Amino acid sequence: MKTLFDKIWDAHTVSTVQDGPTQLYIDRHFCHEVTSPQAFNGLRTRGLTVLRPDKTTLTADHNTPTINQDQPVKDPISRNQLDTLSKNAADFGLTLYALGNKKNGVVHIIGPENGYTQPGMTIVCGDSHTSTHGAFGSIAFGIGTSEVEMVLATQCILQSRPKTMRITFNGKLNKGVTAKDLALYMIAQLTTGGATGYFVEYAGEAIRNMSMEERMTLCNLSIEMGARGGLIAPDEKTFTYVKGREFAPKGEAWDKALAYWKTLKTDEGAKFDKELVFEAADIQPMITYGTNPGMGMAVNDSIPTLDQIDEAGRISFQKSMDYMGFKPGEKLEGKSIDYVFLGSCTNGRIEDFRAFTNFIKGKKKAENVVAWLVPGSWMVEKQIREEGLYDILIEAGFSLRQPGCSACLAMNDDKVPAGKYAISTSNRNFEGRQGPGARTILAGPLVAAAAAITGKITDPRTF
Ligand SMILES: CC(C)[C@H](C(=O)O)[C@@H](O)C(=O)O
Ligand code: SF4
Repeated sequence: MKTLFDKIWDAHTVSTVQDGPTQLYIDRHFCHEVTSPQAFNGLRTRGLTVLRPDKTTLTADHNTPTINQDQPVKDPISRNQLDTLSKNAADFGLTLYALGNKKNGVVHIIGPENGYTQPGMTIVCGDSHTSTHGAFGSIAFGIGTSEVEMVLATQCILQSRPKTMRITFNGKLNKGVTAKDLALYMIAQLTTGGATGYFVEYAGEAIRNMSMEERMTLCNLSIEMGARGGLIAPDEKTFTYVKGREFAPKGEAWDKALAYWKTLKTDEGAKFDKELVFEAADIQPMITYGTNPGMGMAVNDSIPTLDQIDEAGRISFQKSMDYMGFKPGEKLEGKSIDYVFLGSCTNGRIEDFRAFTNFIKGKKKAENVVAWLVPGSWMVEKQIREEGLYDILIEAGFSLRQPGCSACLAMNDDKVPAGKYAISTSNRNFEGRQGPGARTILAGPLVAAAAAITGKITDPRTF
């Protein structure tokens, strides 16, 4: 009896060092411009090549501007990183979706949408949110730059085997509650360190009911509670999503793959190192009030008071409150905000744009709000136009930017000014994450849409 995680891990084990790490074969390696330059330089220094160029895919995303992408990148640091990525792709013979390419976009968005991401795979990238790909029933995790070099050279990685955890969500989600709310609720319950050392399998009715996009949002956020990664057993929805995509198996190869993918589930009675169970009905639309993703609450709730916080944590809690300009015990609903960011590998997929657009349809953007709507990829951008969402957004006073990580980590020009409040659909609300002094309130696409219309923190169910 094995868990899904164990099945995939064991199928990719090349060798195991006694009482030490596993040498794991990697099916797909994604690279972006931030964490790959030193790895390629390492190969050069050692006179090595990339062992499996066909298993390695590069994209430019973190430093890319979200306007005028057809013009030279102005910022010299960003330009240099992007040029270096192009040079590395050319020197080592690798596929790169560079700025301007129709398949360009955030690495965790373009992988699935092009069919690179498939059930049963091992997938790595020098990026913590690689956990996103676990939504397809794969073992996907972020690695460091020295490990990027190891995978480029050998297509294998040395990893110690994580412990396994299953988190089950019983029942159905309430109306107006999204996968992002479920994830923020879970992280608030577990705290940012609650799943450290574990690989999490998500299960239960609420998960089975989720679309692939929603599953990606959830798996994406696994890392924010410390987990090594998260995964969901593949089902008909997974197979339907993958089928026909450019790099998905075709013909006989598809039939063979499908037969294998159907075996990818946790056997009944298989043991996890830890099991947690939540009721989907307990989850409300969520926001964060502090400076880590674990500081979350229902949008109409109040911030904890100081005496509700462990004594050891009070100083950092107060520091977080000071940074955010909030008071312990305060209610945030109705507070003015300045920016709305819809995008990132958490909520920059077509369904997020559908949800946002559906909500704002026929309404007007609040004048005091700057809204950055940033599709996760050019493919998402194209779909936004083809489905007519673009026209609805424009009609309501919004505009659409060009794809990239954008304000998620503000490595480009999309920086929220110091002291301003941003309702952000991204995944991290750390101090300075969206620009020096910027104040981030994490939320799902519906809470973001409601705030974009009222200019205030708003419960989307009150419309
Ligand atoms: C730049 C990269 C190393 C980083 C990550 O690994 O997560 C980034 O994508 C982020 O979201 O902070
Ligand atoms: S969108 Fe944000 S979280 Fe995702 S890879 Fe880019 S910077 Fe990291």
